[in-house]
Formats: sequence, C-alpha cells, structure tokens
Amino acid sequence: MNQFLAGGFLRNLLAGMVAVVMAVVMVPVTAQDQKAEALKMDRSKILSQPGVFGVFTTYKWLPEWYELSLSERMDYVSRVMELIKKHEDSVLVDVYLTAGLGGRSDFFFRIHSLELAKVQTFLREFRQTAIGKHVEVLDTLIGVTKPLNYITKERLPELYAGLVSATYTGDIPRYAIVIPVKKSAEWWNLSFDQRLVEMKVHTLSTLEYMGSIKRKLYHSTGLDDADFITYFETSDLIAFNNLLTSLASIPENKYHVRWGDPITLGTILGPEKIVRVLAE
Ligand code: HEM
Repeated sequence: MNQFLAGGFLRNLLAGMVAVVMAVVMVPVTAQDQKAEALKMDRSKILSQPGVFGVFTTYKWLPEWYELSLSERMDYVSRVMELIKKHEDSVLVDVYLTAGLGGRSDFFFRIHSLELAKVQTFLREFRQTAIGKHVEVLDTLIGVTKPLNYITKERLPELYAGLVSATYTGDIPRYAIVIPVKKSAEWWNLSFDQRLVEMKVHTLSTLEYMGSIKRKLYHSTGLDDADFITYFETSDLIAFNNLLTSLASIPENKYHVRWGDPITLGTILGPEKIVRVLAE
C-alpha cells in the first residue's frame, strides 16, 4: 500500500512539475517582453535604443527640509537610494543637482524605462518617502526615443557617416542641460523635404561640437506640452554656449515657439555622491 501511495505521490509530483514547467514555457512572450528582457536595464543599451521612455522631473525642497538635521537628511536620501535599487529592474534613475544654478529647482531626476507605467509606479512610491514629502514638483517632461528621422544612412550617407563616427573626446561630463523645444504649426506643415533641408543645416552647424558635447533627443509631441526634449552632457559650457548661439542663427530657429522655458542646468551626480550632496 505504501508502495502504491509512494508511486501515486511520485506520479502526482512529476505531473505537477511538468505542469509548472509547461506553464512557464507556454506563457505568451510578447515582442515587448522580449525587448525588455534583452535590454533589461543594461545602462548602455537603454540609453542608446529607440522606444525607451525618458521622464524628467524637477523638484524644489520645501522650507521644512532645511529644519531637519544632516543625519536625518542623509538617512532620508539613503532610503530613496534603496527605492531606486528596488526598481532597478524596470527603471533607470539618474540624479542631478540644480540648486544654486537656477532660482527655481534644487534637483531633478532623469528616468528611463521601456514602460511609462513603471516610471509612474516609481514616482508614486518616491512621493511616499520622507524626501518625496519634503519637495514640490516643479515640472515633468515625458518623451520617447526614436530612430533618426531625417539624417539617415540611405538619404544622406555622408552626413550620416559624419554623425555616427563623431566621438566624444572631452573630460567626463560634469554638467547636464535639458531644453524642451516646441515647433510651430508652420514647421509641421512644411513638406518633409523642406524640413529635411533645415535639419541638414542644423546637423552641419552642430557636428563640430560632438567632440565636447553629448546629446540625446526625446520626442514628446502629445506626451507633454513640448515637441522634443533635448538633453546634453558636457564639461565645456563655453562650447555649449557657442553651439546654442550658432543654432539661434539658422532658419530652423524661426519655427521655434519654445526653446527652453525653462532651460535646466545641473551637475551630474554619480551614485557615490548622491547621498552626501543631496543631503547637505
Ligand atoms: C552636438 C550638438 C548637436 C548635434 C550633433 C545635433 C544633431 C541633430 C541631428 C542629426 C538631428 C536630426 C535627427 C533626425 O534625423 O531625426 C537633430 C534633431 C534635433 N535637434 Fe539637434 N543636434 C545638436 C544640438 C542641438 C541643440 C543644442 C538643440 C536645441 C536646444 C537641438 C535640438 C534638436 C531638435 C529639437 C531636433 C529634432 C528636430 C525635428 O525633428 O524637428 N539640437 N539634431
């Protein structure tokens, strides 16, 4: 009888194991799931692929923050670091200090994820932390990365080659700058070829700066009030100022209805610096 029982038990156990394995194997895997798995928070991939959401949220400390002791503030920042770690499989969070460099904000997050809802979950949990309760949200910008639209290999092989072969040769960037851009209805009503002419001028005016400035473009039409979020990293703010001056004087600029407003300039905080610098 015991043999029967043991045999039946083993058979049931085996059947159960097969069912579990089948269930795991047969869970439908969507293209999005596959992409998520392949990119799974590999920093260099997530920062270079199309189809990745970028969310910029800018904060200002409430006056009560400054009434806390340094050790309390450090403890609170550490808890946010734990939250960032908790979500690291689905969101990539970078932190920047803007305090002192602009009247409005004290710091901002740049958050990347394949799913906007994951960013929302992170930010809602952030608002529940002690730090989240000691800040005012000033601004949120939402965009998504896309493949090149104008300067493609097929359409403009030489310009494309110049663009993809230019490498950043400056120091490790210390500063990040975020500039939202909105273009007029007149721009959007130009034919593609007319816009292409302007984007060629744009690219030719900017290529020389790629050695000292890193750039990233997010498309945000319909996701927030801008059309684009432009993000830059550099250690050479004089080159950056020259770049913006040269872009101010090309025809494309006539179509800008928003260029900044605000421009957010901050220092890039590596993970090892965040706790002390934010708490001080
Ligand atoms: C290193 C400097 C820069 C380089 C190399 C550069 C290069 C480019 C290229 C190649 C494109 C076309 C992308 C495509 O084919 O879809 C582009 C688009 C764009 N760039 Fe720049 N850019 C630079 C700096 C800037 C700056 C300083 C701004 C403004 C603050 C800016 C704003 C934009 C915008 C808004 C677009 C999208 C335009 C549209 O699709 O209508 N760029 N950039």
